[in-house]
Amino acid sequence: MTDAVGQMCDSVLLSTFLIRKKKCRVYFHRGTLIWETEGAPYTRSTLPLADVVAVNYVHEQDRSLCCGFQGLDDEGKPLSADLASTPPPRHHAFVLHYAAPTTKNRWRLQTVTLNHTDPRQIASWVKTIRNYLAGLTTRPKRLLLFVNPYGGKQKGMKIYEKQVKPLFEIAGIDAKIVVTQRPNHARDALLTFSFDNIDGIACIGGDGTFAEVFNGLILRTAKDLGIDHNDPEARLPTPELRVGVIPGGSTDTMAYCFHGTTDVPTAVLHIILGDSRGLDLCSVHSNATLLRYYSSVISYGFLGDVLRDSEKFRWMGPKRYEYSGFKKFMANKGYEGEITLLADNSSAAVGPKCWSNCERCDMHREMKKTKDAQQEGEWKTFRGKFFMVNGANVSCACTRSPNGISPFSHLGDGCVDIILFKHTNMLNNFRLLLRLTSKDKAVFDLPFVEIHRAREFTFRSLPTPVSQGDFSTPRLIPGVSVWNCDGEVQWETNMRVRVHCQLLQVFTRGFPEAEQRQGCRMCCF
Ligand SMILES: Nc1ncnc2c1ncn2[C@@H]1O[C@H](COP(=O)(O)OP(=O)(O)OP(=O)(O)O)[C@@H](O)[C@H]1O
Repeated sequence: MTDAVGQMCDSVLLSTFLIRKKKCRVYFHRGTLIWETEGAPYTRSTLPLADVVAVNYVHEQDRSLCCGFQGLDDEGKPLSADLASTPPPRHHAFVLHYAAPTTKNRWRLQTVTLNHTDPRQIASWVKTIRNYLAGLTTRPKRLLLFVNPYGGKQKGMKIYEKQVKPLFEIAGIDAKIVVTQRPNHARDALLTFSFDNIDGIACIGGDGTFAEVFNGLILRTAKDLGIDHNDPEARLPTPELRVGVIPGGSTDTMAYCFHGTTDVPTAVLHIILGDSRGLDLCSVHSNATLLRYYSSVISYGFLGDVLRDSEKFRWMGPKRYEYSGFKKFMANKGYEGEITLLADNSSAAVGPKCWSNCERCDMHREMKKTKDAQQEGEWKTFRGKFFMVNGANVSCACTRSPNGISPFSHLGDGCVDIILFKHTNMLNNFRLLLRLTSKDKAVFDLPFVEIHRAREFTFRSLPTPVSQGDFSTPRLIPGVSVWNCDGEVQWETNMRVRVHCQLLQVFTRGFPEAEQRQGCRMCCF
C-alpha cells in the first residue's frame, strides 16, 4: 500500500446523503464506503474503493434535466459543462463509477449518486475519494493498445469503439492505439517502441495476438539487457510493463483462464483496476534457437493437424476449427514420439485449482524472489504412439471446455502439465471428446490418457526428420505432425520446452471458486 493510500486509510468521513431517493448514513473508512438507510426497510451497502473506477461531480445542468433543478453560476448563468475541473461551490451531488461482480465471473460498471444540500460536503468527499484513488499507483493511466482487426469474427475495432473506449474514458486512461496490419506486427513493434510514456500494454484479439505481444515484450527486455534469448539456459527478468488481453479472437483461452469468462467489459475492468498476477511462460528451443514463448498450450498430433488444416479455411471464422477438427478426428492418426521430462514433485491430477489468491502461485512468487527455480528433480522418458501430446501451461479452459485439459494447472507455479493421449480406437476418441466438454470430469481419468507435471521437457518425433534449420517453412513429412503452439503452427518437431516462472505480469484479479463468488453487496434486512 502506498503512503498516500496509507494516510487516506486513517481518514474517516461521515455524513448523511440522499441515495436513490433514500436518506442514508454514509461512512468512508479504511478504503471502504458504507451506506445504510436511516429508515425501514433497512439496507446496508459496502463498496471497497479498490473497485471504484472514477468519481465525478454531478453537473447542475445534468441534475436540472433529471430533477428539474437549474444550476446557476454567480452571475446567474447556467453552470459550465466541465465536470472534472475544480468544483464551483454549487455541486450538490457526486457519482461513483465502480466495477461490480455479477454472474458467471462477469464484471460490470455501475454507478451510484450521492446527493447533499451542502456543496462543501460534496467537495470534501470528492477530494478525499480522488486522493485515495490517486494513491492506487498500480492502476495504469497510459496504455499501448494493439487492436487485431483480423482475429476471431474480425470485430476488433468495433469492440474497441463500443466496449473499450467508453470505459477507458470514464477511467481516465489514455490509450495509444495500434491497429495491426499483418501477422507479427505487434511483436515487431514492441522490439523498438519507446516505453517512456506508457505504463502498460493491452491487446484486443485472441491467443495469437496476446502471444505476439508477450513474445515482443520478452524479446525486447532480453535485448535491452543484453541477454541472448537463443540460450535455452538464459534466466530472463520479468518485464516492468504489465500486459492485458481483451478477448477478440476465436477461442480466447488465455482471457478465459485469467477471468473465468471471455466477456469483454470484464477484461477491460480488470485492466482498469490494475491488479495483476504472475504468469509462467514457456520457451521453445530447437537446436539452440529460440522458436517462441508460449502461454497456453503446445500440442503435437491431432491439434497440430487441426491447426495446420484450419488455416486454409480462415474465411469460415471460428467454425473452421470444427470443420478441420471433424476431418482430423475421423482420420485418427497416431504419431510415434519420445518425451523426456524433468518431473516436479507435485501432482497434476489433484487440486486445488488456480483461483484468485492462489496459495501455490503465491508460494512460487516468493520462491522466485529468493532463488532461481530449482532444477533438481527426476528425469523420466515416455515413448509410444500418440494421438496427441500436450504441454499445458494453464488449464486451457474455455467456453467449450470449462474444465480444460489440465484443470489443476496454475498460472504461476513454474510448471507445465504434460498430457499424453495414446493412439487408440475411435470409440475411445469419442469418449475423449465428451470428456473435454465435461464440467466436472477430467480427461486424465480415461485409461489411455496420462498426466505428468514437469518443469521442462524435450520431445522428438520418431522417426526424427532431418532438421532443415529454417523453422518457418512448411514441410509435410509422412508420419510426422506439427506443433500447435498457442494457436500458431510450429513446423520444427523436435524441441526443448522450459518453464519460466511468472515471467509476465498480467492484468487480472483472477476469479474465485464458485461458492465464494461475491454476490450483491447490497444487503436488505
Ligand atoms: N491485419 C492483419 N492481417 C492478417 N493477420 C493479422 C493482422 N493482424 C494480426 N494478424 C494475425 O492474426 C492472427 C490471428 O489472430 P488471433 O490469434 O488474435 O485470433 P484467432 O486466431 O481468431 O483467435 P484465437 O487465437 O483465440 O483462436 C495473429 O496471429 C496475428 O499474427
